[in-house]
Amino acid sequence: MSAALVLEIKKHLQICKLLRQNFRDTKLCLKDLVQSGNFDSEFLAQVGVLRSEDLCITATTENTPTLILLGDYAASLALVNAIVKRPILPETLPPSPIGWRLLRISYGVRKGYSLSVAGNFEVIDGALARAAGRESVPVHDNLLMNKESGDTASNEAVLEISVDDELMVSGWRILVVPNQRTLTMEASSKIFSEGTLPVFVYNIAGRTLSEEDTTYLSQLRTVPTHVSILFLCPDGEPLSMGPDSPDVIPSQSAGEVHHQLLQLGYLAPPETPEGQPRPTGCDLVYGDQQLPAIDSFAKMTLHSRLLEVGSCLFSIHERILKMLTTFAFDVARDLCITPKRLIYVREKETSLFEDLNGVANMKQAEIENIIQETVASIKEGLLDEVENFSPSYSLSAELVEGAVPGGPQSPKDQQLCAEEIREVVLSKISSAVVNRLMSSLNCLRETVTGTLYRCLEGLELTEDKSHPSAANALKRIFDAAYQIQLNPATSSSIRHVFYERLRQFVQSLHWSSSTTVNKEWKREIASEMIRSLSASKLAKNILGQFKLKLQQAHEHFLTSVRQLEQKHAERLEKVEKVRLSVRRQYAPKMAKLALESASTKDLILHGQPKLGKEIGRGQYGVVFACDSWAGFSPCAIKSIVPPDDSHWYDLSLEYFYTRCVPKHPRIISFYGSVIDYGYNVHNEQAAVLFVMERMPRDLHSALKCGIPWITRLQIAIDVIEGIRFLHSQGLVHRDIKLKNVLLDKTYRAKLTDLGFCKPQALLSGSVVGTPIHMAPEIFTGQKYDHSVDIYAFGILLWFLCTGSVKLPTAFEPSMSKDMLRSSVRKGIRPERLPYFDEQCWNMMNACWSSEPYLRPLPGHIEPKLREIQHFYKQGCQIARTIKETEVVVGDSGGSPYCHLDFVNTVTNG
Ligand SMILES: Nc1ncnc2c1ncn2[C@@H]1O[C@H](COP(=O)(O)OP(=O)(O)OP(=O)(O)O)[C@@H](O)[C@H]1O
Repeated sequence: MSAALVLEIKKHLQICKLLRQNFRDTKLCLKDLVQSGNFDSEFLAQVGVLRSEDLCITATTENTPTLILLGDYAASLALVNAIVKRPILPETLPPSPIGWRLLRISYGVRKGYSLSVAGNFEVIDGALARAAGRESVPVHDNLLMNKESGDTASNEAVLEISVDDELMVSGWRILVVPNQRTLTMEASSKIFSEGTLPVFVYNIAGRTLSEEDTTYLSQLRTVPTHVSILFLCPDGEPLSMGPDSPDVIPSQSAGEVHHQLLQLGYLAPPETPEGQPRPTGCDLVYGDQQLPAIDSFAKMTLHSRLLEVGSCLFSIHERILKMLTTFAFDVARDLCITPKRLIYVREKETSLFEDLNGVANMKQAEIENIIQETVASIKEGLLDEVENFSPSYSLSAELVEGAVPGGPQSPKDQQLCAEEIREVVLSKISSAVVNRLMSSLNCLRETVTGTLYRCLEGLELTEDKSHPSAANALKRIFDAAYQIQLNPATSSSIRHVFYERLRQFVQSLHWSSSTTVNKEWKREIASEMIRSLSASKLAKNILGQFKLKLQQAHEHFLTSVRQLEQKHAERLEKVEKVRLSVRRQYAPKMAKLALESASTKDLILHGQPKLGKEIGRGQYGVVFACDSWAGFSPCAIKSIVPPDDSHWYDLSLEYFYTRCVPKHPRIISFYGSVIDYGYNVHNEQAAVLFVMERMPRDLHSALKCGIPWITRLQIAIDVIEGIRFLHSQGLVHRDIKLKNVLLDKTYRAKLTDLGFCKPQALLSGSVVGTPIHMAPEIFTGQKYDHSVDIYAFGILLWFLCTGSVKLPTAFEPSMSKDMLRSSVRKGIRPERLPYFDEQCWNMMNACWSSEPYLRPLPGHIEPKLREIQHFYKQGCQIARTIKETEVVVGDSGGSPYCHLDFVNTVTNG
């Protein structure tokens, strides 16, 4: 085994340790999340580690990397000798009719042999004692099974060989697995999967695969572990001998092994048909270069397994963090929207209540009309109906004493009949009137209550489903007050009004014994009834009742809203606590684990970046040049040493979002990160190296050297474009300043240092940023939002307009941070300089407004700046033309200073 592979294995074991620890911490964090009881089962189901992920991670991190030598037993023994660079095993073997033993070679402080049965070391053969003194293991005593002896324990025992060679690293071992005649595939696959991270090498004796090989290999493909194998065929011959030996004519068996492996599905055809999976990871090596081939194959296999684990871990962290962020966003939205919804519900109901009261107060005449019109329109039809109406009981003169059939009915019968006619008239008129009233109020109901219902539904959605919903109760009251009371089917109030009127009428009638109840009589009674209905009295009565109901419903509504507010207040208090736990505990912890897993992944893929010369220094880290890393060149590396857990958490969370920000031309590209655990071994301090795109200069240093005005305007546009993009991603930069704007060769700007970048939902009100660019609300510890970036942009625009890095007069360099904060809070801002563009001045004033909501949105600023830039570009064009004309003509015909001033202003500022 080469020293390079030893190093590689040591590195593998170190990385495995990190990944193992990371996975344990991840599971602990998830356990905490579950035990907190704050998250529902749906959320927990989505953040949990999948079984496939668990298997993928543990199979690599918990198992020992093992070189498994399969195929020709003698060739495997020879390979072991070559690897440990000592003849510890015999290389020539007699033909074995019984079978060979499984060998396990690992590192030991002393060289030795032992036979073990089912994992227990147990010397079961006296020959071992003799063997220990020898250089190589005797064949007959130890390698050969002795089935005839019938001693199964002895036959199934594994020969353990420990080698005290520095090339055999501890934590790495070699297994020599005999063929199927000795060991069944089931037993073999158990060996491959139990505690091993296998690197398979298959020795092929001769020029082609034997029948035994083919059977073994086709069975091996069914083993569930994903098998990538290095095939060694020292005597085989490739089909093409290569350009070095053009004269050699290939033999008949040339390329045969390749063909056989292709057939078995181990090697990929040169062109795999579309859609078919390509067998990966297998390789075939001819000739005697077995050891270098094993070295690079082992390296590649271990590498890809580690990468798989790193990616798997990162995807777990990413998934959980995204879920936590979404959760925080939802909660933040809930906290913001619910009180507004409740206010809206109150306001809307009040306005509906007032509108309906207005209807009751002012629309008496209209309702009177409605009643009159309705009654007039149905009158004839109703009278016809009443004419043919048959009372429910039999109207017979015989029932009355002294009555004549077909003659007059008794007064009692007449009264009963009149009462039934009253019912008919009542139901027809009331339903017609109610229908008309309904349609006149419906319009109001639709416009006002539609939104109100939706809002109530929203409030109901956020309610605890296990309790009776207050929103539902509200809806019911609402229905009762404004809808159902006017419904003809249940319109008891209106029916009651009519009923009363008609009852009085029926009572006022005098019954005569000479009256006959016939069509004319019924019609007469009904039309008298209709005539007796006074529209104005009815309208007044209806409206009076309506107002009473309305008032009751309104009061009921207000009581319910108060209850709903109380419930929501309690719920939101709880929700806010959970949000705090997400922001302070779960999200930072998970972000740190994500930073570790992503950095480990980057380390496996691209190695440790090489720090070049220092190119800058900030409050939190040092920036170094780096020639190239991960195929990117040139790079800049920001090295940060977080002093404690809290800094680690902040850094990790913020860089997680940086990593997730999609590429954008106005944002510095982030290439990856690596954690340097060896940064300060004594203090156990690690440095986090963030690798990013390198730019020639920052805006601060460029302004010192002078930048033309048009270019400065372009920089302002670029910066606001970058801010606009970050805000569109739900992120707030929080540290917009000259040094965080980097310029490329053509002075196009990109935002860097997203170190403070956070999703708005996770903002805590922490005081971060650079004092002069910090909005007043940041100092006061209030909750702030994306508009702090606009404030900072306003200050940056001031510098861009001055064209220098000189501080505003109001903020002298000698000023303490506290003085500066107090001045900013008092509303003191940078001064206007005489040459400032009017529109730019207005814009910066709007940006640094003390009231966050008054600051313009980036989407408004960007087009405005483009307009200003267009204006100056045009001016510049004209000025240039004038200047050229002057040069040609020699006389401007006016004041030359005017032109010169303009040209200087527009071109240099
Ligand atoms: N990607 C980069 N390419 C070129 N130079 C860079 C890059 N990133 C940073 N620098 C330089 O390194 C300096 C320090 O950067 P850094 O981000 O550490 O600090 P800062 O932004 O100046 O201050 P702080 O981080 O304390 O707010 C910058 O001013 C800039 O000149």
